[in-house]
Amino acid sequence: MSFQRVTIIGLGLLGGSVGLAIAEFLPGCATTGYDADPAVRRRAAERGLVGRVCETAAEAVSDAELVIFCVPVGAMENAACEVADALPAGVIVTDVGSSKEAVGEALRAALPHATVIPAHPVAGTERSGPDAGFPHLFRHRWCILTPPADADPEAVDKVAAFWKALGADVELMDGAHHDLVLAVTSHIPHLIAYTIVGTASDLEQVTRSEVIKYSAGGFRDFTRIAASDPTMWRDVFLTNREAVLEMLGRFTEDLTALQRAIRRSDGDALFELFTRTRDIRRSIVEQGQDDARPDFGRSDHG
Ligand SMILES: NC(=O)c1ccc[n+]([C@@H]2O[C@H](COP(=O)([O-])OP(=O)(O)OC[C@H]3O[C@@H](n4cnc5c(N)ncnc54)[C@H](O)[C@@H]3O)[C@@H](O)[C@H]2O)c1
Ligand SMILES: O=C(O)C(=O)C[C@]1(C(=O)O)C=C[C@@H](O)C=C1
Repeated sequence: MSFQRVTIIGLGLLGGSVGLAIAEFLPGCATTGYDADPAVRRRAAERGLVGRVCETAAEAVSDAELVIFCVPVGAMENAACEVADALPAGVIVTDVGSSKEAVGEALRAALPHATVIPAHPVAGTERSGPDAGFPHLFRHRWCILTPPADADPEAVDKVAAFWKALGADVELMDGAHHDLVLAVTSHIPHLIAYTIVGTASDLEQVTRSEVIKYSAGGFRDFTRIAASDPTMWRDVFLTNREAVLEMLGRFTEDLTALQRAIRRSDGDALFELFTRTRDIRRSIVEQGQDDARPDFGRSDHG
């Protein structure tokens, strides 16, 4: 049932982690890989992120059963066009992109004869590149599949089984719904982090050294997120524009309400909100969806 030959296009954090996870959890599966950057290809070969690093994308996919695109969402279409003439018949194509409607459309347009099952493992870190990947990235994390309504159910099952084998919990969702949910749970939090870190560094009365010196608690957490890859996040906001703007409208209203509560010294309003948000954090921790990143002190990572 599971795939024997998988090709990974893009060998950075996500592609490298998929390759290492396959080697660990699906040892019978042969992997090939390609990255547009020759330095990444070299490093991927040194780290053994895939069994064979190829010099062209076409060579990498030539006998694949599953092709996974692990490139920035704005690069999905070009990466797919590069392999369009080389894909074997019957191949299943998937991806790991953080926005799903635009990526699904781009892959289906570029590869009209392939079976495309878009996916988003909701797992990552602020790091990028071929040194960032580790095999346990997907363990106990959600992987959301957004197959089109007319998708082949057998292909959906195979892609779901693949992600489960890498340790993920799989959920199916409509692409538009995915984009709305992730706008609020992932995309806007990143936008807020980029904003607060930018605002702090722009403040004239807070010198750069003070920002660094006193960044102990909350601000330090924001700087981690704000260190995330600029290309990746530029592309996420450009491809999930409508959902982000919709959720940003709601967020702005809530922020204005908080601003009013502070101005009016409305302690009850502040206390009620902070109690509610603490409960949300506690339920996340109880469900075991807490952090699995390497630098969070857990021992179950590579
Ligand atoms: N970083 C995260 O936390 C995270 C989590 C889940 C999903 N994602 C998604 O995963 C994808 C990859 O992100 P990442 O964090 O691994 O980025 P990354 O920068 O670590 O790796 C991306 C790689 O793609 C390569 N690339 C770019 N264009 C290419 C092309 N046309 N052909 C071949 N290779 C190409 C780059 O050279 C780079 O090595 C993105 O779509 C992102 O939205 C990221
Ligand atoms: O943990 C982090 O550093 C992440 O930003 C990972 C994160 C997220 O927002 O949760 C970022 C983007 C993805 O598409 C999925 C996961």
